[in-house]
Formats: sequence, structure tokens, C-alpha cells
Amino acid sequence: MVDQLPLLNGSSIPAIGLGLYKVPPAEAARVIDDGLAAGYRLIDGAAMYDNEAEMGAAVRASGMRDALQVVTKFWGDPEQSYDAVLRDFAASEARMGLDVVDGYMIHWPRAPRDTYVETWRAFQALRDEGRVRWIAVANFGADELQRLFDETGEWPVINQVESHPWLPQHDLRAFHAKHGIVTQAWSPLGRGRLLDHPVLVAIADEVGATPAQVVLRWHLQLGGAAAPKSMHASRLAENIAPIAPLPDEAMERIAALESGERTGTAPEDRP
Ligand SMILES: NC(=O)C1=CN([C@@H]2O[C@H](COP(=O)(O)OP(=O)(O)OC[C@H]3O[C@@H](n4cnc5c(N)ncnc54)[C@H](OP(=O)(O)O)[C@@H]3O)[C@@H](O)[C@H]2O)C=CC1
Ligand SMILES: O=C(O)C(=O)[C@@H](O)[C@H](O)C(=O)CO
Repeated sequence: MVDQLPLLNGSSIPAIGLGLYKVPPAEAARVIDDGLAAGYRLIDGAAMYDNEAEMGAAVRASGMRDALQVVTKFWGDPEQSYDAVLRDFAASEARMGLDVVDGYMIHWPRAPRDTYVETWRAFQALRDEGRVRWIAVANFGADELQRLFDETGEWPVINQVESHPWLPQHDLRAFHAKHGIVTQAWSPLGRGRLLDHPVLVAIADEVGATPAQVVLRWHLQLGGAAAPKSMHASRLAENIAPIAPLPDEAMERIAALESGERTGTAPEDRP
């Protein structure tokens, strides 16, 4: 059983979810079926991933709808506004064919447009109408989160941000923890690029696990969630299989890998 992390709205999410970025539409049903068989109960989709219809169809066909949390995201380009949210959400809803969407996220703050607060108000309206269970954001900084709260009185339940041993995001994690926001890591495996790092390979060898399992265990021990992606059934199972807690000295060796290196787009590069 995967750990559950409490959300500010009183519900919870599984600490490990299934990422769908770059899963081709024709492969999405198979990947989701493999994921559900392995134990995933949260699916991290987005309008931008071009596989929402297949995600919705796989969930409807699974016979497990009530046990699953289906997440999608508002891309916000070419327009990020109150009306654009209502329009894009209706399109996502129609593609997925689900009665309710569990989680809806603002994909990027797009801070130079200065429309993320009105965007958040549209998210609140969708939640209040019962079309979404919980509302969240991705790629927000602490100042942007604070402004959402100051102007609307509500924190997002999750901020999904790039995080892995090269980019642990300690300051942002501390801000989240102070306000009860869950940190959910995207590209939690550094897009697979850090899995052959000698330190991770050595720790994996010492604890009898794989480098991916060590990295995902590190995320859990930081108190956060993660949404790794894989096209392979064996890796999907590997990534969700629990391993024993890492000793403090292993956590310290992983902490020393911090370099600030990103494997994906920085928020300021998505204006
Ligand atoms: N909110 C946002 O802006 C963003 C959100 N995301 C979300 O985060 C999810 C995960 O991020 P993503 O960028 O996909 O990167 P990940 O860090 O999850 O890495 C995925 C890569 O690692 C490989 N991999 C996965 N498991 C293993 C394993 N056990 N051993 C070896 N290699 C492995 C995969 O290969 P293979 O598939 O061949 O197994 C793939 O190449 C996305 O799918 C998406 O849902 C991602 C980016 C931005
Ligand atoms: O996967 C996502 O959700 C994204 O937004 C990514 O495409 C992200 O923009 C990125 O890192 C592309 O390299």
C-alpha cells in the first residue's frame, strides 16, 4: 500500500502517482492498465499531454473509477484567464468523459501575464460547482502562492514542481510544509538522467534496491509526493514497490548531489 499524504481539503493523495507526459495516445491505455495492476491510484495527466481522452477511457474501462484520482491541468496558452479556464476545462471534461475530475492544476503561473489570480478564482468556481474535487497548481514560487492566498483566502492543496536530487527545492518545500501544501515532484527521477549516478548506484547496491527506488524513497523521506513516468510495466512496478527507509547517512550523500540542474523547463521560461 502506497503512503497517503493529507490535503488541506481533508482528503488525501497517494504519495506515488503515475505521470503521463510523453505517453503516446496509442500507448496510454496499456500504460494505465499496467499502472493500475502495479498499484497506482493517482494518474497525472494534462491537456497538454494530448492523451486526456485515452486517460478518461482507460479509467472508465478499469472498473476502479471510485478508487482512482484523475488529475489534469490547465495549460493557459495562448490565453490564461477566467473565461479560458471555463472553456478549456469543459473541453477536458468532454474528452475524459468522467462525471467529476479529482484534481485540476494551473500548469504554469505565467507570472508576466498577471492573470494567475483570476485563473485561480475560476478554479474555485469549478470546485464549488462540484466539477472538480480539489484544486492545485504547478510550477508556482512562494511569492505567487502567497499572493493567491492573500487575494483569495485559499492555498492550493498541491504545488507540483520539478524536483529530484539535483534540484531538491528545500526552501519551497519548507514554505509548503508551513502552509500544509503538498509538494509533488515532477520529473522525480530527473527524467531518468540521474539514475546512473555512482552515488545512487552505490546506495541502491547497499540497500538492495534500484537507483529509481532509492530516489523515490528519498522523495518520500523529504515528506513529498512524486509522479514518475514509465512506459514499461516492470519499471512501473519497480517505482511503486516500497523499500525500507534510507539511513540518515544515505540521505546525506544524496543531499550532496544538489547542483541546481534542471531537466525540464524553468517557470520563467514559460511566460
Ligand atoms: N507540471 C509540470 O509542469 C510537469 C509535470 N510532469 C509530470 O511528471 C511526470 C514525470 O516526469 P517525467 O518528465 O516523465 O520524468 P521522470 O523523472 O518520471 O522520468 C521518466 C524517464 O525515466 C525513465 N524511467 C522511469 N522509471 C525508470 C526506472 N525504474 N529505471 C530506469 N529508467 C526509468 C523513463 O523511461 P521509460 O518510459 O522508457 O521507462 C523516462 O525516460 C510526467 O509524466 C508528468 O505527469 C512532468 C514535467 C513537467
Ligand atoms: O510535462 C509537463 O507537464 C510540461 O509542462 C513539460 O513539457 C515541461 O514544459 C518541460 O519540462 C518540457 O521540457
